[in-house]
Amino acid sequence: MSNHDDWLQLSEQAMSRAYVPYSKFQVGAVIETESGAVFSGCNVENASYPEGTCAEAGAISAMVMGGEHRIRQIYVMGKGVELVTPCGGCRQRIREFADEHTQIHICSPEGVRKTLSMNELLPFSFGPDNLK
Ligand SMILES: O=c1ccn([C@H]2C[C@H](O)[C@@H](CO)O2)c(=O)[nH]1
Ligand SMILES: [Zn+2]
Repeated sequence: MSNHDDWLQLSEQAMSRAYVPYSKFQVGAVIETESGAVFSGCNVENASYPEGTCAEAGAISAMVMGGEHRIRQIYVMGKGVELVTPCGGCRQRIREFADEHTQIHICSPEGVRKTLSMNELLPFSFGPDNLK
Protein backbone atom coordinates (compact mmCIF):
# COMPACT_ATOMS: atom_id res chain seq x y z
CA MET A 1 0.00 0.00 0.00
CA SER A 2 1.59 3.23 -1.02
CA ASN A 3 -0.97 5.98 -1.22
CA HIS A 4 -2.38 7.72 1.82
CA ASP A 5 -5.99 6.89 0.91
CA ASP A 6 -5.72 3.19 1.72
CA TRP A 7 -4.10 3.99 5.05
CA LEU A 8 -6.74 6.57 5.84
CA GLN A 9 -9.45 4.02 5.17
CA LEU A 10 -7.78 1.53 7.53
CA SER A 11 -7.37 4.26 10.14
CA GLU A 12 -11.05 5.13 9.91
CA GLN A 13 -11.95 1.46 10.36
CA ALA A 14 -9.73 1.28 13.44
CA MET A 15 -11.25 4.50 14.77
CA SER A 16 -14.77 3.10 14.32
CA ARG A 17 -13.90 0.22 16.69
CA ALA A 18 -13.02 2.57 19.56
CA TYR A 19 -14.70 1.74 22.88
CA VAL A 20 -15.33 5.23 24.20
CA PRO A 21 -18.53 5.37 26.30
CA TYR A 22 -17.03 8.09 28.52
CA SER A 23 -15.20 10.56 26.31
CA LYS A 24 -17.04 9.64 23.07
CA PHE A 25 -13.74 10.56 21.44
CA GLN A 26 -12.74 7.91 18.91
CA VAL A 27 -9.11 7.45 17.93
CA GLY A 28 -7.60 4.94 15.51
CA ALA A 29 -3.97 4.07 14.85
CA VAL A 30 -2.43 2.01 12.07
CA ILE A 31 1.21 0.95 11.96
CA GLU A 32 3.21 -0.24 8.97
CA THR A 33 6.37 -2.03 10.07
CA GLU A 34 9.66 -2.21 8.18
CA SER A 35 8.63 -5.62 6.80
CA GLY A 36 5.38 -4.18 5.42
CA ALA A 37 3.11 -5.78 8.01
CA VAL A 38 0.11 -3.77 9.21
CA PHE A 39 -1.28 -3.49 12.75
CA SER A 40 -4.23 -1.47 14.01
CA GLY A 41 -5.48 -0.25 17.36
CA CYS A 42 -8.25 1.85 18.87
CA ASN A 43 -8.69 3.50 22.23
CA VAL A 44 -10.39 1.36 24.87
CA GLU A 45 -11.82 3.24 27.84
CA ASN A 46 -12.76 1.87 31.25
CA ALA A 47 -15.24 2.69 34.00
CA SER A 48 -12.13 3.17 36.12
CA TYR A 49 -11.06 6.08 33.93
CA PRO A 50 -7.26 5.92 34.32
CA GLU A 51 -7.24 2.32 33.06
CA GLY A 52 -8.29 3.37 29.58
CA THR A 53 -5.74 2.82 26.82
CA CYS A 54 -4.87 4.85 23.74
CA ALA A 55 -5.21 3.74 20.14
CA GLU A 56 -1.43 3.91 19.64
CA ALA A 57 -0.88 1.58 22.59
CA GLY A 58 -3.29 -0.95 21.09
CA ALA A 59 -1.57 -0.88 17.71
CA ILE A 60 1.86 -1.24 19.34
CA SER A 61 0.67 -4.23 21.38
CA ALA A 62 -0.65 -5.88 18.22
CA MET A 63 2.67 -5.20 16.47
CA VAL A 64 4.74 -6.73 19.27
CA MET A 65 2.37 -9.69 19.45
CA GLY A 66 2.93 -10.09 15.70
CA GLY A 67 6.66 -10.37 16.32
CA GLU A 68 7.58 -6.97 14.87
CA HIS A 69 9.54 -4.13 16.44
CA ARG A 70 10.24 -1.49 13.79
CA ILE A 71 7.71 1.19 12.85
CA ARG A 72 8.10 2.56 9.31
CA GLN A 73 5.02 4.74 9.62
CA ILE A 74 2.07 5.22 11.92
CA TYR A 75 -1.23 6.90 11.10
CA VAL A 76 -3.13 8.37 14.04
CA MET A 77 -6.67 9.54 13.33
CA GLY A 78 -9.14 11.47 15.44
CA LYS A 79 -11.95 13.89 14.73
CA GLY A 80 -12.10 17.52 15.69
CA VAL A 81 -10.93 20.96 14.82
CA GLU A 82 -7.62 20.63 16.65
CA LEU A 83 -4.95 18.21 15.47
CA VAL A 84 -5.13 14.90 17.35
CA THR A 85 -1.47 14.32 18.13
CA PRO A 86 -0.29 11.38 20.25
CA CYS A 87 -0.34 12.06 24.00
CA GLY A 88 2.95 12.29 25.89
CA GLY A 89 2.85 8.65 26.95
CA CYS A 90 2.23 7.47 23.39
CA ARG A 91 5.08 9.60 22.06
CA GLN A 92 7.36 7.61 24.33
CA ARG A 93 5.68 4.32 23.34
CA ILE A 94 6.21 5.05 19.65
CA ARG A 95 9.78 6.17 20.36
CA GLU A 96 10.69 2.71 21.58
CA PHE A 97 10.13 1.28 18.07
CA ALA A 98 10.99 4.29 15.90
CA ASP A 99 14.13 5.39 14.09
CA GLU A 100 15.16 8.51 12.18
CA HIS A 101 13.10 7.43 9.14
CA THR A 102 9.84 6.73 10.99
CA GLN A 103 6.96 8.91 9.85
CA ILE A 104 4.09 9.85 12.17
CA HIS A 105 1.03 10.94 10.21
CA ILE A 106 -1.48 13.04 12.13
CA CYS A 107 -4.85 12.56 10.46
CA SER A 108 -8.51 13.47 10.44
CA PRO A 109 -11.07 11.54 8.37
CA GLU A 110 -10.47 14.16 5.66
CA GLY A 111 -6.82 13.31 5.28
CA VAL A 112 -3.28 13.60 6.55
CA ARG A 113 -2.97 16.95 8.34
CA LYS A 114 0.70 16.74 9.28
CA THR A 115 3.59 14.31 8.96
CA LEU A 116 6.27 14.43 11.65
CA SER A 117 9.52 12.65 12.41
CA MET A 118 10.03 11.06 15.81
CA ASN A 119 12.46 13.81 16.74
CA GLU A 120 9.90 16.48 15.89
CA LEU A 121 7.24 14.72 17.95
CA LEU A 122 9.50 13.99 20.91
CA PRO A 123 12.77 15.94 20.88
CA PHE A 124 15.64 15.08 23.24
CA SER A 125 13.95 11.77 23.90
CA PHE A 126 15.07 8.97 26.17
CA GLY A 127 15.31 5.64 24.36
CA PRO A 128 16.78 2.14 24.28
CA ASP A 129 20.27 3.50 23.48
CA ASN A 130 20.37 5.31 26.81
CA LEU A 131 20.46 1.96 28.59
CA LYS A 132 23.51 0.67 26.73
O1 LIG B 1 -3.46 10.37 20.65
C1 LIG B 1 -4.41 10.06 21.36
C2 LIG B 1 -5.11 10.99 22.15
C3 LIG B 1 -6.18 10.54 22.88
N1 LIG B 1 -6.57 9.22 22.83
C4 LIG B 1 -7.76 8.76 23.56
C5 LIG B 1 -7.64 8.55 25.04
C6 LIG B 1 -9.07 8.68 25.49
O2 LIG B 1 -9.77 7.45 25.30
C7 LIG B 1 -9.66 9.69 24.51
C8 LIG B 1 -9.81 11.08 25.09
O3 LIG B 1 -8.61 11.51 25.63
O4 LIG B 1 -8.78 9.72 23.40
C9 LIG B 1 -5.89 8.30 22.06
O5 LIG B 1 -6.26 7.14 21.97
N2 LIG B 1 -4.82 8.76 21.36
ZN1 LIG C 1 -1.72 8.08 24.32
